[in-house]
Amino acid sequence: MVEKLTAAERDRLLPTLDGWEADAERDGIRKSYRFADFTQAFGFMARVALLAEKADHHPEWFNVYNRVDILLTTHDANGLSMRDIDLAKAIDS
Ligand SMILES: C[C@H](O)[C@H](O)[C@H]1CNC2=NC(N)=NC(=O)C2=N1
Repeated sequence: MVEKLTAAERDRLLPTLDGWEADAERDGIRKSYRFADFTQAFGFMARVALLAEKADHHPEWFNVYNRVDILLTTHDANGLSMRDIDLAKAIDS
């Protein structure tokens, strides 16, 4: 069973992420990306989709044209877990 991160774990882990912000309402982390055009944005989404499938952990996201907004939260834990941290780092690697 995946567990929500403790406050201490969040304090330690969130600063290691690049540009991800805590979302208190959903108890997750979110980040917005902007690309040169839709093709670049969709290529990014395709890469993230493969990472998500490999991790069996999937984003909640919104795309319009060159913008992709991602929210990561763990449904099985009803909040932020290590799976979200790991996927965020994989997306930005
Ligand atoms: C059975 C369960 O749906 C799977 O283990 C995965 C699928 N992808 C998932 N993605 C996210 N964001 N949270 C989950 O709890 C989750 N669970």
